[in-house]
Amino acid sequence: MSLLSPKKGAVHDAPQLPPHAAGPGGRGGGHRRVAAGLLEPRMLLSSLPEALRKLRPRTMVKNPVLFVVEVGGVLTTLSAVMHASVFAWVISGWLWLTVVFANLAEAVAEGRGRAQAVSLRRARTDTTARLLKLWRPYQQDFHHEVIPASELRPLDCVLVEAGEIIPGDGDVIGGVASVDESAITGESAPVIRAAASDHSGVTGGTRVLSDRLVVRITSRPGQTFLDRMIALVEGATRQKTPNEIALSMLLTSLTIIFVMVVVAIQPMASYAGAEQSTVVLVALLVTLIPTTIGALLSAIGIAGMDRLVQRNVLAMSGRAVEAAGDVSTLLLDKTGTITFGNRRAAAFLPLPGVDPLQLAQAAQVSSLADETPEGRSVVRLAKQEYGLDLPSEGALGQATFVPFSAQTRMSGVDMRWQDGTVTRVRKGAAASVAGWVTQSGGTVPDDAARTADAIAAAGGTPLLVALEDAYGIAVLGVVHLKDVVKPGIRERFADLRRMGIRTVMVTGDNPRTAAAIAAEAGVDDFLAEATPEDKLALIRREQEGGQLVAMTGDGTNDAPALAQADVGVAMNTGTSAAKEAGNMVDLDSNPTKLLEIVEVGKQLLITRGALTTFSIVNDVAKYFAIIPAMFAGAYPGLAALNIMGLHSARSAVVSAIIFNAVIIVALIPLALRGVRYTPSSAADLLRRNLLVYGAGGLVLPFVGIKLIDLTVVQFIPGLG
Ligand SMILES: Nc1ncnc2c1ncn2[C@@H]1O[C@H](COP(=O)(O)OP(=O)(O)OP(=O)(O)O)[C@@H](O)[C@H]1O
Ligand SMILES: [K+]
Ligand SMILES: [Mg+2]
Repeated sequence: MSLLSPKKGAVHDAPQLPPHAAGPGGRGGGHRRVAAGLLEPRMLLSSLPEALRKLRPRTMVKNPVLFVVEVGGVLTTLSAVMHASVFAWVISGWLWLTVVFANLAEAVAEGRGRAQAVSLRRARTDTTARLLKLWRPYQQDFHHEVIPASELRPLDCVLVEAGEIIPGDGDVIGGVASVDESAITGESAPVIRAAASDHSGVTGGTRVLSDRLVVRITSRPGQTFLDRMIALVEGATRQKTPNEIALSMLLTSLTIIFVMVVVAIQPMASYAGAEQSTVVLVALLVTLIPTTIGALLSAIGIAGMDRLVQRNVLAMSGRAVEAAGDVSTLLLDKTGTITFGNRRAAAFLPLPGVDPLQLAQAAQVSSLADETPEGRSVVRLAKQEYGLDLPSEGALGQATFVPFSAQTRMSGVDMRWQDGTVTRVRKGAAASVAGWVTQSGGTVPDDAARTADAIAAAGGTPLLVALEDAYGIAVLGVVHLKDVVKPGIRERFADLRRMGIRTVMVTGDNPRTAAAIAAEAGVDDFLAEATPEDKLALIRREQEGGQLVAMTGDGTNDAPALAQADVGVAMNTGTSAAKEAGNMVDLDSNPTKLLEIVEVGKQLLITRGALTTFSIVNDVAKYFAIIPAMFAGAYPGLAALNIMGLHSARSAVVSAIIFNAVIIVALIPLALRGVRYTPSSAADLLRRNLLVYGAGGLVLPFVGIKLIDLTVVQFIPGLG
């Protein structure tokens, strides 16, 4: 198969890959602004008022498991007031603490986001905007009116000069400038923003450092990126995810069942002559219901979102973070993600009989208006190799530039001369230029195909250069574009494979180059000569097969695919259309970040699973403490169940309730940090977690309750 055969958009199986060198290396963590997962006692203390505020029944009802504990707290307090016993007071005190600890977990998780919001608010200073009355490209006279930034509406055009703050989100439609985005990204290196590129998106609150920009505003007042980001980290817009809802429904059902069990116990107990006090029944209920996971569930979700913020990724919903944990297919761009992306022209290779200078010149003029890295590198190479300067005004006749597009895969120029004749030059993907030549009745020499194939087989990108004028149409030669596979990427794909995730490289490049790079990088599959529509179709196909798909993108033509993907990560440098379409934004605009996002999502799901297991298993030991305590009087045989040898019946109940409360606080750091996580298959993870959190959760309370019984309880009078 030749490169020149216009085969489009088919998924090719990656060639047989040699077994990769396994190893955990190569998973570089992202930079972090704050050390994640640290829980200082100070934070517990400062979150206490919020935890107490959350005791309002209206708030508590949203967490049925803990609401039941609160109702229990009220009942035991009433009982303590009426019957005045130390036992009742101690139990009611610890029940209230249980609820406060649970609220504390959530408050601490929310508090960490709030600190971030404070620093973001600083970026949202009230600024003014220079609203342009009427703006045309290339107009140098900027008539404007100064208005408060808060009055800007979508489609308004504003002028921003060096040193000024960009007054709203938008797309650059005029000028090129360096912008300081540190207020939002925490990254001090300035970035370049330019009109009509995939780096045209600017964010309100960032500062123009050099030159001037004309920005077309896209955001409504109060709904800017910064506003949304603040709401997000503050948790104001947080909604329960479908998984969380399912889990809380399960926890609620369990709670209802146990309430019924405990209500049913009393008649049976009194029949056996072992009638139980309200306090003991409430204590039994609280140990039976899954309080630990009920207390930590929302903190786990908030912390997952937070871990992404630490990595400079903003998830627009908790659902997106969860989806990231369930992703089974990753679509990765070749250029910029798998390779370095500053693909450069490395050589001009003229066909036999073509003057090398003529090829260089043709390549140069066809790239004059081409602002892509590829286009600029062609102009640079022409200067380097042949000393070609930019042509003077008029040397190109009346020139019309044809910009590069992912659809045509070509760029070039049409030059109309005084005598009415036209010279057209095109450079682009081999198949596209070949098509352009044959359409006009020309032929593509075998030499061109051979040269292009050789470049592609080595992982390079061949660009054919062709020229049409009054004398006919001909291919002049090939430009060799070089790009390099990022080191360490192979190991990361191996990690992903271990987790059961399939990686698919998507590229606009030809199948041969794609195959060479795919083999070198170790992806599972690739899609070559892909247009944005092909990408969208691939996502749909994967989803129909039951896969959850994640991708990154920045261009406007990526927007439909970003919207379709289950996890669509838009680059912050990208166009606002892309940012609107995706459900996450990477402030660092690093396409490789997708790999970390998937890891964070996985860790969130694993943490929730591990702590749910722990919580449910954990309650078993408490039955062993409480059931014998309740019935040993009536059925002496039950004393055999008192395997912990607890001090007394009352001490057993109190110890179980204290342990039940304390374990919540003890697990807050784990809920916030996430459980330790190494890339491995789902089955391996399950085995490991069952061992650690299942077996551990079973044994720990026996030890803990015994210790509490031995120490604290003995010193409380009235429990002996
Ligand atoms: N500036 C350009 N001028 C002419 N042709 C180009 C230019 N840039 C790329 N091409 C050709 O068009 C093809 C498609 O480019 P496109 O940018 O759509 O995808 P890509 O950059 O190769 O891959 P990816 O999707 O990973 O970014 C390239 O493989 C190359 O042959
Ligand atoms: K419990
Ligand atoms: Mg590209």
